[in-house]
Amino acid sequence: MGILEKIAEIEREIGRTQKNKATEYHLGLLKAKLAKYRTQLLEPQGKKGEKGEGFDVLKSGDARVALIGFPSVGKSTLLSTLTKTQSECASYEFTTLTCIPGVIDYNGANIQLLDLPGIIEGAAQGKGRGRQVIAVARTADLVIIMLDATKSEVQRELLEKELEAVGIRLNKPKPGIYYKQKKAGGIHFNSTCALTKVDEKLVQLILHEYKIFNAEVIFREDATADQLIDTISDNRVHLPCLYVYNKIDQISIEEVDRLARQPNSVVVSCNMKLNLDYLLFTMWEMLALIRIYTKKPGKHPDFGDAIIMRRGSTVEHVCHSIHRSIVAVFKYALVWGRSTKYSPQRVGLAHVVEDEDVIQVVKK
Ligand SMILES: Nc1nc2c(ncn2[C@@H]2O[C@H](COP(=O)(O)OP(=O)(O)OP(=O)(O)O)[C@@H](O)[C@H]2O)c(=O)[nH]1
Ligand SMILES: [K+]
Ligand SMILES: [Mg+2]
Repeated sequence: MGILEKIAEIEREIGRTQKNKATEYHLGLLKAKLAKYRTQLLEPQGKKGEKGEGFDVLKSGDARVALIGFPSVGKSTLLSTLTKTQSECASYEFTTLTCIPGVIDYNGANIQLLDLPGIIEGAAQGKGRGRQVIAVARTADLVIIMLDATKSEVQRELLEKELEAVGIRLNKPKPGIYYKQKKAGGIHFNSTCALTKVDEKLVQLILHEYKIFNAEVIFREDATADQLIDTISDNRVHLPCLYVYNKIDQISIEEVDRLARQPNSVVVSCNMKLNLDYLLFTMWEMLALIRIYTKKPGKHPDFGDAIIMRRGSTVEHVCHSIHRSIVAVFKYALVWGRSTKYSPQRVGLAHVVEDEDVIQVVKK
């Protein structure tokens, strides 16, 4: 039996047991056992336990958002407020021990929101359930760093450092470096702009350090050595990150105003349901999702059922998500909306669609 099952069993037994003088001892023992198992779960695990019990949640819906934060900042309260799923919320730390998925229904999209255990300093080294939490964060399309508005700003830096340490880059574009490993031919280095932070020698040294002796490298921006290392390391992920300051019901209006003005930040109160609409709107924007409506000839567009796509998607992408056989019989499409000059406009497969476009596919 896994630790999680043991915990669940003890919790059930505690629930079943009447509280009175006669059961005092029994209950005390159960609680001690519970605490022991919870501590075990939070202890660093060896290579074997890396995956982590209770973290293997299937990806589903149109996008995935992971909630990262210190214990008791209100992650579970947010999940329980925005989705139909109830995740246990309490004033003690490490209430949540596994990954709890919920679904946000917004603009016709299903956004998977993942509630996770709180992480602490040293998470990257495996403190608490840090490793497992971070592994889940890597699979997300958007990371929400949730912060307690009543606590110091240091929390934010600590969390950023933990994620940075395991190769997660937040709100940073991928470096403009082309890199391709080759079988032979040595190192070919080139740049399309003046370089002030590295030179060919340093690039060679770094590549050799990584035991790379044959490769093509082109700097398209005045990048740093760190950015080169990011490019050649395969464990780097670049993710958008939204900072959510919770519990604003506890701080002054001046402080709320200051926090709200920071980049990529939203202030909320989960308990008082303040500003949650704006949080959803910002989430949607940062996920870069768009809605496309389809239309049959001579019929009204089907506004009840949007196709959810990423910003930058083309008519070809839209066709694929309608049905994979469509592209083969595609003649042209008629598009109404923001992406076209005229409404409707005849477009080809490469046309880039925009939010709320209506599309009618004309077949051969
Ligand atoms: N004042 C205030 N308290 C809040 C708010 N949101 C959550 N809380 C309280 O903060 C405490 C922790 O909430 P949780 O949702 O359990 O926090 P968590 O981040 O999931 O905690 P762990 O699972 O232990 O990491 C609870 O006592 C909540 O009632 C809020 O907007 N304002
Ligand atoms: K808690
Ligand atoms: Mg929780």
